[in-house]
Amino acid sequence: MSVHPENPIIVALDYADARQALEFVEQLEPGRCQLKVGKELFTRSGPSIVEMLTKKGFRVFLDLKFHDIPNTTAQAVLAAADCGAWMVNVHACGGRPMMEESARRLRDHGHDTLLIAVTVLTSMDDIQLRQTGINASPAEQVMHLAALTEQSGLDGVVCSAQEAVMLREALPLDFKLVTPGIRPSFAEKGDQQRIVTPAKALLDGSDYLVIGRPITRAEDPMQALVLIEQEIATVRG
Ligand SMILES: O=C(O)c1cc(=O)[nH]c(=O)n1[C@@H]1O[C@H](COP(=O)(O)O)[C@@H](O)[C@H]1O
Repeated sequence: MSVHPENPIIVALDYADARQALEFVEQLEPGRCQLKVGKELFTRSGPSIVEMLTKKGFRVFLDLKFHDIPNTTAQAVLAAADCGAWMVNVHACGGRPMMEESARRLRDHGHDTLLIAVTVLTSMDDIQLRQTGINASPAEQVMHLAALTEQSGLDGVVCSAQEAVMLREALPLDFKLVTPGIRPSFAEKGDQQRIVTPAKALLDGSDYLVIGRPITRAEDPMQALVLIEQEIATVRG
């Protein structure tokens, strides 16, 4: 089922090892979604998992959320792009020089890999943010970091879809909004705080929906994906 020429779903392959991840991927076609390889799977299986998924025709978001001094981060971003990742990310709170240097390094090496920055993690609420010494609300902090990300020349941000309307109004249309914390009505909230349904996230301006446990931990993951595709089709036509 193809829901859109540019399918918005990114399935988070938060599996413990490559075997489990590949078992799941065997049931998919690249036209249905992008795949996200995160810290656990990457740390256990290494860059070969990105290469394997890319060879199968999937676009891979390598979600390692780099946050370090500019040179170290830029080299890590370059290494991620060299693995064949379609999208990679850094933490926006690493600062403007770190983001600018990472974007420049990709350009200088001829990569068209999308580089995006995490603003405020979707698992955080006002209280958790204050505990880290930031007195702004999550929405204010997301706005601030998204503007910094755009000024640094990156392609977009990771944020909650709760912030999508605000960011869409303030930032260029081609600035990508990648939104985790997606929870269809049938799924549990888990450790996520700033959650939104798939349909609302798209209506509010998200470009990509990152969805993990509502699919991967469902009793029938393929059925969960179909339900999400059907919900998306109602707003995308
Ligand atoms: O960068 C991310 O992908 C990310 C950023 C963020 O703020 N929140 C967030 O949940 N994520 C990732 O998105 C996925 C969400 O998974 P579920 O909560 O299981 O749907 C996980 O793999 C997280 O690592």
